[in-house]
Amino acid sequence: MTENSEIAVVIVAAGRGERAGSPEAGPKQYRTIGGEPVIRHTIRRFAGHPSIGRIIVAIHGDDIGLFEDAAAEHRGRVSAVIGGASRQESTLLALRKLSADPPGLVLIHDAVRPFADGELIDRVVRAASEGQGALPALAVTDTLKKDMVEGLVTVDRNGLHAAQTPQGFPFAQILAAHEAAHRSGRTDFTDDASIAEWAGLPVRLVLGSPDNFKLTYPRDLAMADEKLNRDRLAFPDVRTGNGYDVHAFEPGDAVFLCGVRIAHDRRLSGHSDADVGLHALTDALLATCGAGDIGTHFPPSDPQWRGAASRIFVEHAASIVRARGGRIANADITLICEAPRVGPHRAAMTAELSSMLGISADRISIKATTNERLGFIGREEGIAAIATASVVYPGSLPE
Ligand SMILES: Nc1ccn([C@@H]2O[C@H](COP(=O)(O)OP(=O)(O)OP(=O)(O)O)[C@@H](O)[C@H]2O)c(=O)n1
Ligand SMILES: C[C@](O)(CO)[C@H](O)COP(=O)(O)O
Repeated sequence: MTENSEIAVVIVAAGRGERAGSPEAGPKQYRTIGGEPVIRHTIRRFAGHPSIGRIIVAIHGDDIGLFEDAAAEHRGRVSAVIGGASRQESTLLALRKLSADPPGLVLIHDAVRPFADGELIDRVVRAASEGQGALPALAVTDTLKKDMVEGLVTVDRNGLHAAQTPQGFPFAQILAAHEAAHRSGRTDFTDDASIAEWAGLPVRLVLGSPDNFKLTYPRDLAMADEKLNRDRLAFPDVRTGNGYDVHAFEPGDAVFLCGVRIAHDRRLSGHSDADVGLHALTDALLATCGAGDIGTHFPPSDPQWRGAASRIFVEHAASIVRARGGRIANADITLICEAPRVGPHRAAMTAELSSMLGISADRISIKATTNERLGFIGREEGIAAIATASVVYPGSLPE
């Protein structure tokens, strides 16, 4: 591995997808499969992989809005660069952008291959880490015929492979190879391994995956859609998390509950705004993907969270869930207090949560109960909250 151990990813997405037909439906990388844009599935495969750092996507200048919408859940992690007239040029422009802060390795991937799995990515990373190019490929299984003027000629398929992506390379070497190809006016390379070969860089084959097919023709898009819907409908991976939190009262004039400021004769004590409902919900969301708890991400010892609006914590937990491909199905919070009364603020709280989580109001429930004057809550020494969140993750439930 080179000095910088970051593994960055370039996703090329600036093509027009002419072979996919139906131009009125827009470029194929933004069409919907399994209910979401192709490129969102592709980005998730890398954003959810523990070894991957920055992700840069080469997009077409006409697609900025489509891209921002498709990549919204990874804002901050994924950036875009305007691509060029060919796949080769789009890749070079993205590599140049990365070169301002060069990673050690780069994986270069087609936006229209949404099924690259973690093991495939690992194989490519392992081979590229040894200082060479890594090309995932599958041995050709059909008999090959070349249509010549003089008739058909059978081509020996022995040793022939169909190339896939992601292709992995030491960053400095593939950038230099691309720049050299550009300088010599070569614009005909259809993948990066062929540029590496042309530049004399060694490239090693690693096993590709039959699932990692490229969406080229309308039939490929239909097959990808069917595959995702089949997996989703068979055994959806629905997970539930719970969270509990308590904050004590101290002198003050208002409390924050579920994102709403409520005038009161005291306030809740805490490092942040002490919004007990949002803290319980943050833990519930993190619990659905084993991502620790609120203290893991926002240590109370860190001064930057003093007085912070707890909305930040919920939005962060929701972004972790989404980065792992999760879709929040519902959130349910119970506030346990003798006062203030929650009922008059329920609609405002629901609206706040709907905006924080990006889900509709009918997927949010906010309930309140007193503690029948029993215990610390009954003595009005503090407020407790219990939250439950359900999240549907991609794929099906493991057997
Ligand atoms: N100027 C280009 C052309 C292609 N690509 C990307 O390269 C990948 C593989 O190319 P391909 O399947 O050939 O896509 P298109 O060029 O869009 O398709 P077509 O050749 O059918 O027009 C795609 O993710 C595509 O968006 C790119 O970034 N910039
Ligand atoms: C890079 C690639 O996916 C390897 O199979 C492929 O060459 C790109 O698609 P294109 O149809 O050749 O542009």
